[in-house]
Amino acid sequence: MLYLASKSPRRQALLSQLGMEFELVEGSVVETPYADELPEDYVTRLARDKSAAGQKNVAADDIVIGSDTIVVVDQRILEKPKDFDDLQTMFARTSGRVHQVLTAVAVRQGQALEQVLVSSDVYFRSVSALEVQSYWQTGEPQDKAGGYAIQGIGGKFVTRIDGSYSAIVGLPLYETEQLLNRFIK
Ligand SMILES: Cc1cn([C@H]2C[C@H](O)[C@@H](COP(=O)(O)OP(=O)(O)OP(=O)(O)O)O2)c(=O)[nH]c1=O
Repeated sequence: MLYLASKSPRRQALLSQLGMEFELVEGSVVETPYADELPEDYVTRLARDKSAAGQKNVAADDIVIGSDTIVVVDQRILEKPKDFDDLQTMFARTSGRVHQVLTAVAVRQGQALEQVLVSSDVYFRSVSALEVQSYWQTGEPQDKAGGYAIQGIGGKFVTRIDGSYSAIVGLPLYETEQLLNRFIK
């Protein structure tokens, strides 16, 4: 059986797009970077940890997917905004500039582990303080890395992407199918 260790409705919808049957499993982890941990190391560690946490709740031969998404700008990791001030600080960094969205996927079955990291460049137009305020009030930024959703209202800030749209939303479809093909024969 295939399991997705995620509470994200976006990841569930994306995995459904691959046409595979799966179930959800609890796989929560503490999301805090170590001191001096590189963003790419952090995001892949969290994906690995989520799949490992999920593995504890399934049978030994089940396949478990874990995934994590972060936004990186100026070497800083932007996760979900804690409050409105935090969102303002994030947009001060991303408005009118390019940032990276990193999504890691880890797949485990027993002792086997395969993982992939996808990096995409996302370009933002300038976003005014007033727009950040009304965007916060929509409720959309609260549970999104970097405080925006490209697939939602936040899409209007995006002038261009270089990379994987599905990875930005939370699960890279092409890379995830490739990973799963190594397990599902
Ligand atoms: C940049 C961006 C992020 N996001 C989402 C993807 C992720 O769900 C979320 C980042 O949080 P994550 O910590 O990666 O995941 P999560 O807490 O939502 O879910 P899980 O249970 O799997 O840990 O931000 C968008 O939906 N759209 C976007 O444009």
